[in-house]
Amino acid sequence: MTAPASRIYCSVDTTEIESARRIAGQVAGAVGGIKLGLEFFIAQGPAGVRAVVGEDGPPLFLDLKLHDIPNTVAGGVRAALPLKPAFMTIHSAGGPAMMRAAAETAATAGADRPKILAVTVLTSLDEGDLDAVGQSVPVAEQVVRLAKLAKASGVDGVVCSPAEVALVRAACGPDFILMVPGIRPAWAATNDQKRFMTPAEALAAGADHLVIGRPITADADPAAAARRIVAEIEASSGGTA
Ligand SMILES: O=C(O)c1cc(=O)[nH]c(=O)n1[C@@H]1O[C@H](COP(=O)(O)O)[C@@H](O)[C@H]1O
Repeated sequence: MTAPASRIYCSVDTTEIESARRIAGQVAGAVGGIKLGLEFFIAQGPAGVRAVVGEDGPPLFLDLKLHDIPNTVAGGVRAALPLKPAFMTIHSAGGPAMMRAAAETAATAGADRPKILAVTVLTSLDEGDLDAVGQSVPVAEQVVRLAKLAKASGVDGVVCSPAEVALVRAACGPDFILMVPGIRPAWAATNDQKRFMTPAEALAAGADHLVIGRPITADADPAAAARRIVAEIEASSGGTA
């Protein structure tokens, strides 16, 4: 698998096991891992996750965006450990104690532990949305603030939009994992994403991983769409991404 392909997590946002298995099979080898989130997990639970990624399946990003009191989030992380996800999400807005509880609980899994990523500001939000919820600060400022708090709280990285990657990288250093959704090839519809860039732009800005869903999964041929995205990344970076 090429370097760019291994950086991509394909978000498989469906409620159906067969649909998820089909997409996971189609993109196997063309992406580095699979993201399963709220829609799938609420419908199918841990058994559904096992049915899609199994014991020897692709790396799993279990995206539940846990946001509760520390004890409850610790319990949520603990309950997910048997699935051996490579990554899990929590919401940085849950505060430092919650983030630390998630990181410390993940650490109990030892070598198989999931890396905990804190969601900063959802890529579906812009300045006006933040203002509407009483956070009247520039988006980038809020993202960097939350990323620094997440790092200080012991989590492994953050989820942020491509627009903030360079700022977060500068603030949090080279080893802090940046998992970046809001990825749209020039030919893809933007849907509900408000802060987005192309895959190549996101990687050039310093993203470690790209989260890509509908540009791949809504295509008639998801594998071909994934390969097209990888080809575009390689073409723009001379294949070194
Ligand atoms: O945590 C996430 O993965 C996430 C955070 C965020 O700010 N924005 C965001 O889109 N995501 C997820 O990334 C995926 C993006 O899907 P597409 O818009 O179809 O590429 C979805 O599964 C979202 O849940």
